[in-house]
Amino acid sequence: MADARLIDGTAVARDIMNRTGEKAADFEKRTGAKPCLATVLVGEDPASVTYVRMKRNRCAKFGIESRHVPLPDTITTEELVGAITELSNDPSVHGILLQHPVPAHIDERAAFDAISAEKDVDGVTSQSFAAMAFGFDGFASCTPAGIMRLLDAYDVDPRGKHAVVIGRSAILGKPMSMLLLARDATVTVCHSKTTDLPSHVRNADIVVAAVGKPEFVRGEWIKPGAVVIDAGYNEGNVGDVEFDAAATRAGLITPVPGGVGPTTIAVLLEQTVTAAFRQQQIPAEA
Ligand SMILES: Nc1nc2c(c(=O)[nH]1)N[C@@H](CN(C=O)c1ccc(C(=O)N[C@@H](CCC(=O)O)C(=O)O)cc1)CN2
Repeated sequence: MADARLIDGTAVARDIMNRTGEKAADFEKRTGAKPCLATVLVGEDPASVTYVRMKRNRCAKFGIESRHVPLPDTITTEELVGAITELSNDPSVHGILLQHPVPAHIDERAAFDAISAEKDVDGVTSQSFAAMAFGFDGFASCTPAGIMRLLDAYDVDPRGKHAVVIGRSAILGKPMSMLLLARDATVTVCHSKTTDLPSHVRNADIVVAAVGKPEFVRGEWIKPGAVVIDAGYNEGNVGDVEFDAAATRAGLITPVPGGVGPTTIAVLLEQTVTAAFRQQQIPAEA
C-alpha cells in the first residue's frame, strides 16, 4: 500500500476563516460593532494558556473582538457559574468559550451549562449536545464539527462506512459519534474498558482517535485504505496515532500539527459570527 494522502487541516481552516472574516466585516458594517467572543480561562495550565492565546490571535486577525476573562484556580463552581451567567446575560458578548479542562474541584458540567444556548459557540452545553444528537438547530462541538469539515473537504462520505471513535469524552468522542451517526455511518465507540481494541480498529473504514495518549493507536491496526483522523493534542505536538506506521497503510490521514487543530479554532470563530448575526436577528448572507 502506498503512503496515505495527507489531509491539510490548515488549508481547510484557512477557507473557513476567510469566509468568516468577510462575514465579521459585514456584521461590523451593519451594526457598528464587531462580533465578540468571551474566553474564560480558569487557572494557568500552560497548554490551555497557549490554546486560548491562539484563539484570541485568530479572532484579532479576522475582525472578531475577544474579551478575556482569566479566573484564579481557587474559584468555586458557584463563582464560575456566576461569572459565566453574567456573560450569558451581557448583550455585547455573542459567544462564550470556557477552556477545558477546569481544575478538578470544579463541576465542569455545571459551568458549561451556565452558557446560554445561543452563545454556546463551542458546542459544549447539554442543550447543544441534545440538538446534535436529535438533529435540531444548535451549535456543534468544535473539534467534531471541524473533523466533519475535513471529511467533506476530502470527499469522504461517512454513509454506510464503519467508523470507530476511540474515546468517549463529552467534548470529543461522544459528539463525534453523534455527528457520524447523523451522516449514516455505522459507529463503534471504543474506550478504556473496550476489550480487543485492535480488532475494532482493524475493521474501521474511518478511525477517529481521541484518547489523549501519545501514539496509542498503532499503525499495524489500520485497515489498508482507511481514513485516519488524529484528534490527539499531546505534549510536544504528538498525536494519538503512530503516524509514520499508520501512513503506510491509510488512504487519508491527518497530521499533528496541521490536521484537526486548525479546524477546531476555525469552527469556533465561524460559530461566533453566526451567533452574532442570530442575536441581532440579521440574516447572514451566504
Ligand atoms: N472548551 C474547549 N476546550 C478544549 C478544546 C475545545 O475545542 N474546546 N479542544 C482542546 C484544545 N484546543 C482548543 O481548545 C486546541 C488544541 C490545539 C489546536 C491546534 O490548532 N494545534 C495546532 C498546533 C499548535 C502549535 O503549533 O503549538 C495544530 O494541531 O496544528 C487547536 C485547539 C482541549 N480543550
